Amino acid sequence: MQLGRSDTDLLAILSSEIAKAGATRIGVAVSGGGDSMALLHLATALGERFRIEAITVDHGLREGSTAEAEFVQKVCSTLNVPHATARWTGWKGEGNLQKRAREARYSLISEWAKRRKLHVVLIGHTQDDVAETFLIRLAREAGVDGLAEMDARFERHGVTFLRPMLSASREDLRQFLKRHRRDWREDPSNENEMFERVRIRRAIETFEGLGISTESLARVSQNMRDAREVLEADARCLGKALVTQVQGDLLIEREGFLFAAKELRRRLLVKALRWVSNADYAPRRAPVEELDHAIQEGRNFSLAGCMITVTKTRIRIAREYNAVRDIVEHSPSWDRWIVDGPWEMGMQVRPLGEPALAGLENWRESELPRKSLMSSPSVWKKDVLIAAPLAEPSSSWEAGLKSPDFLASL
Ligand SMILES: Nc1ncnc2c1ncn2[C@@H]1O[C@H](COP(=O)(O)OP(=O)(O)OP(=O)(O)O)[C@@H](O)[C@H]1O
Repeated sequence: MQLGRSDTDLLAILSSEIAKAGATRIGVAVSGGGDSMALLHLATALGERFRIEAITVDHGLREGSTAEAEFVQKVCSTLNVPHATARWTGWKGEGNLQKRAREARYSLISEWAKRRKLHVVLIGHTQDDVAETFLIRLAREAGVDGLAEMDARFERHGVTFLRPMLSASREDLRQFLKRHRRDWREDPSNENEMFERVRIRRAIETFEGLGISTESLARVSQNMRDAREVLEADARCLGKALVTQVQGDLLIEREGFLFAAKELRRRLLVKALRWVSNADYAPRRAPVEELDHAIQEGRNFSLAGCMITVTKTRIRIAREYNAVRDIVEHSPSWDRWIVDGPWEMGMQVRPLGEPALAGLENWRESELPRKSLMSSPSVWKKDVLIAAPLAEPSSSWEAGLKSPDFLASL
């Protein structure tokens, strides 16, 4: 492939993003659409120092998806790029189809990347995707974080994904393919106005007269990313200054908390709630704001599987008994804990609960209050309590947190 001037620009963008990641074994996620096909061809032009492999996920959800995967495979074989097709068969007809398909796609791509020992996986999002996502988030009344999507680099399932083409437009990539007479497959859903993204794409074209363009929306999104960086750094500092960890509970010094700015308080609460409940996702904004209100007024609150107890001087965030009462595991890993001791077949880990706690002699010597101990792990054999490591330390059983240090996790 003979590269021209604007090709060199595109290649320079790609090279610089890959250099930042220091990667040489590179995976490309290729749907067969214009963006990812252009990315594939550009990646193969990077030079011999780089080993390129490609994957296509066949979701099997619409007619033609298998033909698209075969198309990508054929192109890859002419480029001498090893290609894999991963099939998704997990759709059970429940929940949000697009969300499930995306999650499955990342999971299949990550498994492949680990198996093939790839350093990074490239995906083909462009400036247009940034602008569309910005408007979609605007319609959802997002805050700084929502408007700051998309990151040029992120980790998923232990794999690094790069979006190297965020500063190029969809049209730049289509033109690149046309110049080199390279083919791609147009996804028919890109024209289907049932999808919000398609309606937003059409709307952006009508904004030009107002001075709002793909480029300007993408720039505002970058401003939001810069703002997010500062807010995150400040929230980390606030956490380090105000939070003490006692086993699995977090104590926040209340006076300092009340003096902090509203957005920093919200960020600190989200971090604390996610750590205590071991959650992948942040709770929604409105209930966190209600919690903030409760803290100002000195009221206790319950949110996201956590119990928040407020006194004059401090805020305790602990796991809520009701959120774990039905969790029974037949292995040492329970909720956010791992128990360690002479494990035998037939043993179970459950929350300690009220009656068992009342039967213990020395629980008052623990540094944790009764309610926190109720939701702590305990080991049982049939109905016999073997160990309650947090409520009654023993020499043979311990309980360690899966994410042991809150301050280090900030
Ligand atoms: N089925 C798939 N198999 C492999 N990679 C995919 C698949 N679907 C999406 N991707 C990757 O994720 C990127 C973004 O996907 P998204 O669905 O947002 O856009 P798209 O319309 O599929 O992009 P494209 O124009 O490349 O088709 C794609 O550019 C591609 O790198």
